[in-house]
Amino acid sequence: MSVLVYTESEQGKLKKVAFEVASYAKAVADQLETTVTAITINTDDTSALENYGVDKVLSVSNSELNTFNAKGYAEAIQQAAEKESSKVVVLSSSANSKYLAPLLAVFLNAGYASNVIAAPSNTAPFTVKRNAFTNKAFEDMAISTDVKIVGVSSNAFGLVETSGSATTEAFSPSITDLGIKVESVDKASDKVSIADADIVVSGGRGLKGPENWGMIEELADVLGAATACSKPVSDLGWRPHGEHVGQTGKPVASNLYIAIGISGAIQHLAGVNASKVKVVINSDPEAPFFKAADYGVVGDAFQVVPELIEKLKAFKAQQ
Ligand SMILES: Cc1cc2nc3c(=O)[nH]c(=O)nc-3n(C[C@H](O)[C@H](O)[C@H](O)COP(=O)(O)OP(=O)(O)OC[C@H]3O[C@@H](n4cnc5c(N)ncnc54)[C@H](O)[C@@H]3O)c2cc1C
Repeated sequence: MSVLVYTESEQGKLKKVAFEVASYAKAVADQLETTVTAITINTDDTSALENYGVDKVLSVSNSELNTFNAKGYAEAIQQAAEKESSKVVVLSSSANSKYLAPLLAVFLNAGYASNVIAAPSNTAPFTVKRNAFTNKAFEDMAISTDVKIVGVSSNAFGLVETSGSATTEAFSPSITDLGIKVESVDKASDKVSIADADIVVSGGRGLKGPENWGMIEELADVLGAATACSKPVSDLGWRPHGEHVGQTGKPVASNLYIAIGISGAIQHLAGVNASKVKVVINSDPEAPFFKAADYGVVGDAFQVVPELIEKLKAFKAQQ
């Protein structure tokens, strides 16, 4: 009856979000007075999970699952849920989950809530708060199926450390290949990925051209941030499509989102609104983004950003 949590990894290492979903699963398990079992796929690096409430790790090692494959991953998680008799399965609301979670819901005959931002307010009926309408509203959603799947938004619940110990068990689910494959095409470099980033520095058409992205990269470097851009910027080929954020691009739910030379069109805001703190740098005081911003700087990016980099470097040097 333990709560099952799927802890995502990349290139053999657990992602930060893995510890966040484990923390969430622990909160659910406490409410249901049960334990937490994590399933990991192709990573040996699982020891830290016990610090986030995991009691047992089911460790899958299978070369067919080296690249993300929605059906194969769903089968592995389904079999783990059945083995543990889990009534609640927790995963992150990541880009891969868009493919994985609906399949898993079919396999487990389960109800699925995505973009969940808080621990259940009630367990009977099982009720969670989630972002709705591309982050413009919150709703409480009750899941009435026997098995429930909860997709947790990144940076919404946070990391909750506990002291504990976990046992690890090798787990070998049988994976059938029906030819449905969704492969992750992210990661071309060692840069911080948008999905995992605490801080995202994003540039828009106000930066005039690709030759001016040096200062965006430098600011991101100083802050340990990921870089992102508006849709026209990637459409124009100034930046790779993988950096396009918004309604039709990647969703961003970082702790800090810095928008530079971006007007704040509704389609852009739809994808970045879930970020906790939004800072806007724009030369036009009437730019719509200022209405959604927590902090705003009205000014020329070519003046403001280099000054900001200088101040941050000086601040870091004092630490
Ligand atoms: C169906 C659909 C889906 C879409 N999906 C997305 C999406 O997912 N993501 C997305 O981003 N867009 C999306 N768009 C496009 C969106 O509507 C906007 O056109 C786009 O976000 C505008 O990009 P921008 O803010 O970079 O450019 P602009 O609208 O051209 O704004 C540039 C901003 O830079 C400022 N600026 C200019 N010079 C400076 C300077 N020197 N210093 C500081 N600021 C300066 C200007 O004041 C202006 O506010 C979508 C549109 C449609 C119709």
